[in-house]
Amino acid sequence: MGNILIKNITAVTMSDSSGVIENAYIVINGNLIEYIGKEKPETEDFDYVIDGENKVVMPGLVNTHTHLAMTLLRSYADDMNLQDWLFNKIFPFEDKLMADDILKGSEIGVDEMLAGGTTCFNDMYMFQAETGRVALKKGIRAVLSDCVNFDGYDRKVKLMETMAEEFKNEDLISFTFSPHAIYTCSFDVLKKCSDYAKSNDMSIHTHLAETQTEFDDCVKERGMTPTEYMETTGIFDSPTIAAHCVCMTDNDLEILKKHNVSVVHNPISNLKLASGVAPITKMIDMGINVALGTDGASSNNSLDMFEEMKVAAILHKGITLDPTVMNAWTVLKMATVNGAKALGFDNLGVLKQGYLADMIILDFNSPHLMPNNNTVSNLVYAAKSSDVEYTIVNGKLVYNRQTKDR
Ligand SMILES: CSC[C@H]1O[C@@H](n2cnc3c(O)ncnc32)[C@H](O)[C@@H]1O
Ligand SMILES: [Zn+2]
Repeated sequence: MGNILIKNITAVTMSDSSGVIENAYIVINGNLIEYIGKEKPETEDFDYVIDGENKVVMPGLVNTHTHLAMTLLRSYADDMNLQDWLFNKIFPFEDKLMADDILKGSEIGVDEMLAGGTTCFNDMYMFQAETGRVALKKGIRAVLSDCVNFDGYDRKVKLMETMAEEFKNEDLISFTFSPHAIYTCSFDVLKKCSDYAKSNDMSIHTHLAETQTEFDDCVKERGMTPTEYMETTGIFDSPTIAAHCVCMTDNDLEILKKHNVSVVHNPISNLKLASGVAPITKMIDMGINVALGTDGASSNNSLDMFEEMKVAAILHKGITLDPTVMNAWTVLKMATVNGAKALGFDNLGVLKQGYLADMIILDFNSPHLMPNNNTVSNLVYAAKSSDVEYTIVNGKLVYNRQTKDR
């Protein structure tokens, strides 16, 4: 598909300057947005034309922390806390997974994400080349990392290097380096990961301060909080994406801010595992970049970013007893442009001329979206992932609800 015209649509651009444009036209040429605005193009000679009446277009959702192939473990272990869930159910199951399993789990995950409006995901799992191949086949943008835990450092470095070679010419695939967490990696391994990321100019993707147990154990063993300890490893000297950050002191938040760490909020996983609620409103007030993720489909139990947005928006109002926090625009930014920024993209997450053409079109002609008094509000509080009608990634139509093409 060379070029696409979207006409007469409500465009939620996520740009602070243009916000929402009614009756907008968007021209996609190749993998980029060539035009967005109110001017009607002179020609309709496009490979594909989408009539935007009763529809809304917005940037594709960025799921900034997931373990994609954990779709295989959906409904396998519920109603448990993180340590019990991870060490007694998940790790033993994962020890038996083979490359072909990851391929199947990734196919399920990518299908679920594209149908639900996610156009980019940041993954941390195993046999990631399989996930990369699925991502390419189905046309979704993927940031991959073959996660390091226990004593797997040397093997994971080799896998990452082989994978980097395989995908070196692919626009859709990029990488981070992933030490799993402070309780599965020794200080030496964390230090090696930090050195590797620095010398290879890579970002780090890790879990941090997810539970009170992790926090208390760390303070007891090392006299430091997980965030203070992570800082001593040098990890934060590389651009870092830290998932969870539930148990944070004020000093921990200062450390994240000082090192420009991006935090990924995973409210549903944190609630389901009874881990707690991350101090996201404090982080936002401090200017920390906060993105949104689902975590894996075993702790969530879905990869639905619309559900995640709504929970994020209402959870913090309930916790702080302040209805003004986490308004719809803030949450939508977390799910789009903040995720793009965390992943190092400076041309993604906003509908803007010259930016990558990753966007989704929702059908607003449904009772649960009527009346549409406020489009941004409806997207966060009322829309469902099943309202996604088209998903476009890198200028290609990769999901069409009518035909279920993907
Ligand atoms: C070795 S690949 C990544 C590793 O992370 C595990 N995982 C999934 N969800 C969580 C979570 O919420 N906290 C910590 N670790 C998690 C996954 O099962 C893989 O083993
Ligand atoms: Zn996780």
